[in-house]
Amino acid sequence: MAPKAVKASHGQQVELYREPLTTPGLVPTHLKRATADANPIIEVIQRFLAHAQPGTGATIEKFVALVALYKVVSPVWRFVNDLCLRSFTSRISISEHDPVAQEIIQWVSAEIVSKSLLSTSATVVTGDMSLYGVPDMYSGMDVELRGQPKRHSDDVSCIPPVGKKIFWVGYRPFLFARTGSVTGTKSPLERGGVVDYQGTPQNSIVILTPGWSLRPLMDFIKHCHEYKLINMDGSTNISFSSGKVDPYSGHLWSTVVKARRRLDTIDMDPASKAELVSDAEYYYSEESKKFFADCGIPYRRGYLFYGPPGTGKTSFSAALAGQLNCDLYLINLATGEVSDGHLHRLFLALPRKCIVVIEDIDSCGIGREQGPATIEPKKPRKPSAPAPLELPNTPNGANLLGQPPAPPKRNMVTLSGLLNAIDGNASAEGRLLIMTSNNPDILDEALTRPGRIDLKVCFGKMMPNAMHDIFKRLIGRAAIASKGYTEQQIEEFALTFSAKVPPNTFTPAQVQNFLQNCRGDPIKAMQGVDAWIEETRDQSPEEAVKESVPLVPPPGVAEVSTQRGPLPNALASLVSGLQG
Ligand SMILES: Nc1ncnc2c1ncn2[C@@H]1O[C@H](COP(=O)(O)OP(=O)(O)OP(=O)(O)O)[C@@H](O)[C@H]1O
Repeated sequence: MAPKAVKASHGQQVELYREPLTTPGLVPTHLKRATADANPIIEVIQRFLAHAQPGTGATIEKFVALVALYKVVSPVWRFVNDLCLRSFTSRISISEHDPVAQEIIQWVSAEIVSKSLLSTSATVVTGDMSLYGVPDMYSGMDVELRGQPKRHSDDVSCIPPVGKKIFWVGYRPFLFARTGSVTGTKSPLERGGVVDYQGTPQNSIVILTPGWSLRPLMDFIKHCHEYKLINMDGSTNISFSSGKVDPYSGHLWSTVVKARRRLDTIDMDPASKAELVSDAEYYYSEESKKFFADCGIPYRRGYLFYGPPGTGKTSFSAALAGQLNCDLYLINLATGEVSDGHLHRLFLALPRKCIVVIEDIDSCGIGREQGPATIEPKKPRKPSAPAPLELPNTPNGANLLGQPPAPPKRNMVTLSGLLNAIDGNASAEGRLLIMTSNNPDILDEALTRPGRIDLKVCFGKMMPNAMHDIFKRLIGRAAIASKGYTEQQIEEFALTFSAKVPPNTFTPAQVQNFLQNCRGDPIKAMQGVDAWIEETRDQSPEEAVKESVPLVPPPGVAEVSTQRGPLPNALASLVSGLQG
């Protein structure tokens, strides 16, 4: 039992307690020692076996030996496990913030995590669940997903936690792994290894299945996409970018999922609404795709929505995306933080079918001058009540905290950079581009020429028929449902309201604001409307579009107005333009 001196591989003399390692009669002791000297793992296993024999060693020693064995064997097991997975499975890694990943998370959340009786862990999310693909509430309305219990705004949801989940689809097993960008799982195979374009690791998901073909994985992704279309057809993915990389996802685009804005909640001339929708639907039809391909025309389409602020340009774009079942991408150039390069990358990252909206294109400093310009601070709108966080300026220009006024921002996008991003040779095809503007006359003609802008649409102030509709929507529904009014009564109120409010004077946002404050009470609306008209008419800013010379569309570009006058047949001119 005396300790024996042995020579370690690095030349030091160490003392080892060897006696319990041997099991007499099985293998010569000197052979075992030689093997143990060469491999410490084998030595630990030998020690464990020696301690584990009945009647040898104390219980505590057996326990310590067991822990040591686990410590040694687990990396070996992981290595073997990874080797097997790598050799016999196919896998796909996706950044967690990619729309495809969100669809998979939605499916795993709904079909595996929520339904599993054996799930012992899940990440519970509440509040803004939109980042996880669960639709956020839109305009305060609760969302009902087809085939699922109605969701309420205070519901919580279970999504798969960081870690692994094994499930079956039919007869095929799948392994789903969700990994954090920093912590990650220990297994390199289940670590997504996804990095953003700056090389920073991303949260990611990995899907594995046995076999050497990617086909089952692609079928599974398709299955999740179809599931989303069927079960979550009440939602629209809205991505936005202000020029900076999203700090949460490290992506160029930040995405939220919103309940779909229905077209019938946009009050505008029904004919121009139908015309726009039909134009967009035709653009995405197979017939139109074939036409573009046959004629060698780049498959792109552009609209310019112009009109005073608050007339529904952005809202209509969102409703159109919902109608076309595609995602909406919003770019705000007015932040002064989007560079030419960034804009180009944003366009390259777009999916094939989507609507891209460049908001307030006139205010981003790209005027008729060909190049970057200093952005003049936007003309402040006259709000009906002062915004609580805005600090008024003192006569010397400093605000009430004594801070000097912010210098005007230097716009980083040049006109050529913008043109290159939207229809340069490297620019992606398939998107529907919508530019919105409060003052279209200052836009460079190069930006609005046919081919870049195919349809110009004026979003005007409210006309009586739109006033009638918005009254029924914002007051009528609630009054009938909870205050016992009849359809007939509401119709009369709506007609009176639309007759009282002067036409072409107020924007839909202004009327919406007034009616919302009446909280579904038609009497309150009727009593307050005259005072509101007087008060708001005075406050109503002289809108840039009203002052400016009406935009004359260049030849070949159709123009429609959403609120007034007979409409030119924009669709006919579009189709004839395409055909010839
Ligand atoms: N035509 C409309 N029908 C229904 N709601 C409208 C309409 N126009 C505006 N609104 C409401 O007014 C608000 C502002 O609308 P939106 O942001 O779409 O206007 P906009 O024309 O894009 O303004 P801006 O030029 O400032 O971007 C939203 O709450 C929207 O619901």
